[in-house]
Amino acid sequence: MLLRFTKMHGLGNDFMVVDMVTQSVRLSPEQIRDLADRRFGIGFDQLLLVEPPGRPDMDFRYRIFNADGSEVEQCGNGARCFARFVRDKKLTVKELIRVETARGDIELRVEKNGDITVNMGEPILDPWDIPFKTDRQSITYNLEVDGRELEIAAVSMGNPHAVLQVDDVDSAPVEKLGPVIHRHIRFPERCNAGFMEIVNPAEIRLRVYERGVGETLACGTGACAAVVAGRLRGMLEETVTVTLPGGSLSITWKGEGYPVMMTGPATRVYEGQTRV
Ligand SMILES: N[C@@H](CCC[C@H](N)C(=O)O)C(=O)O
Repeated sequence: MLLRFTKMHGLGNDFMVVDMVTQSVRLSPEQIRDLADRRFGIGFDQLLLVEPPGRPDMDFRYRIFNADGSEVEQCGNGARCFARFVRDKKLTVKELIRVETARGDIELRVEKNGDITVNMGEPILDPWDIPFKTDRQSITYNLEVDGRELEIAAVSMGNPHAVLQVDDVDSAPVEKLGPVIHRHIRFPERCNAGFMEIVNPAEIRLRVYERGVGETLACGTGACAAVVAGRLRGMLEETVTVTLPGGSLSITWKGEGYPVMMTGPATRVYEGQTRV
């Protein structure tokens, strides 16, 4: 069949977005890998499926697949593109859109300037739920990597993240340590590995080695997890500008018991169709 899709990105973290409200198709992990291939396919970091809601109090259901074909729980940059997509396609006229994901509900608001604000929900810090193997919850943990002890924070934004503080994000060993941390035995479902440089209490720089993809130009949930990790250590203010290789996000977290709010752009690149 011919499958209609929209190519989009959030700060260079790119997506194939498919309307499954008016189309119906089942894609195998192998088909997703083929579509994600940047030379032989369309090329993307994640595939986003826009589905009808399963519950009457929700507007849509949102499913996310990494480029390696694995289904995942959450994607922050994708959530902003999702909001832009359902409005552009006139699947809704609402300004506040309620969406079910594999790990909880999120709320998306389209701002007057076109940016999207996402209520990402509360961060998950209980190691059992992240999941992260340890005997007790802590703000940071020592993780043995290649015979060295690294100090990391473990945070879930629906999906698991390890956050490592570095002096200089440009020279951080993302290619070397990212693949090792992301498959570390203490993260049984693997994780996204973030390398955070604190510029000042209101600004951080971040690079993320994403589970199921590799290093991306931006990771929305990674930005949220990094701000939570920095706030728990008392190093960051309530609202922080997070600069990633692809651009900047504004992240606000009041503290435990509050949701993380993310604001940033969502860009449509082109409309396409492909035979699957
Ligand atoms: N790019 C995303 C995160 C996508 C999922 C991630 N790779 C995972 O496996 O958890 C974002 O913007 O949050």
